[in-house]
Amino acid sequence: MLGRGCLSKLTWGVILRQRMGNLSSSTSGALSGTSCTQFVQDVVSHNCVVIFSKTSCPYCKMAKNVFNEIGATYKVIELDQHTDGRQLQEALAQMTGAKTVPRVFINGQCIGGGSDTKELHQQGKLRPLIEQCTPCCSSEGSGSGSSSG
Ligand SMILES: N[C@@H](CCC(=O)N[C@@H](CS)C(=O)NCC(=O)O)C(=O)O
Ligand code: FES
Repeated sequence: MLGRGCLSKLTWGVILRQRMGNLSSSTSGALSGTSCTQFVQDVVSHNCVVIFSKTSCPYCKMAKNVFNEIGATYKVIELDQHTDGRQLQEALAQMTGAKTVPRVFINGQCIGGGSDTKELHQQGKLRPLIEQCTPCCSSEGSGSGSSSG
């Protein structure tokens, strides 16, 4: 599995697209294997709260609702709308130990899924985690900044 790295696939994707003149761009995206992991790490290290989600998933809505309730901004990656969604979900499975959605990250750490998010909130532990985000590196870090949705 590790052999087919993201970057090589990215390169081939670019080459193919150039050669084929971007016909009906294939469903495969630019990422796979290791660079999916890198993509995840990059996103979760630059955003205080990240939800890897699927648009129609109730558990994902539950997680989003919790953050909405406490007024925290969050970044959502909808895996079912992402060209590399399947590979990203694979990468998330390897990184977090669960292949389910949502996968919720705060401050670079996976806190689990939708039920875990809700539970942490009910225990009063969610907000403190968000408050630990370093404002320097996170545009949506401190929760009290922007009012945009
Ligand atoms: N307790 C978990 C349940 C999550 C769960 O079961 N998610 C299902 C869909 S609702 C899932 O991800 N199944 C695998 C998939 O969709 O690839 C949570 O709250 O996050
Ligand atoms: S209900 Fe299908 S992904 Fe959660």
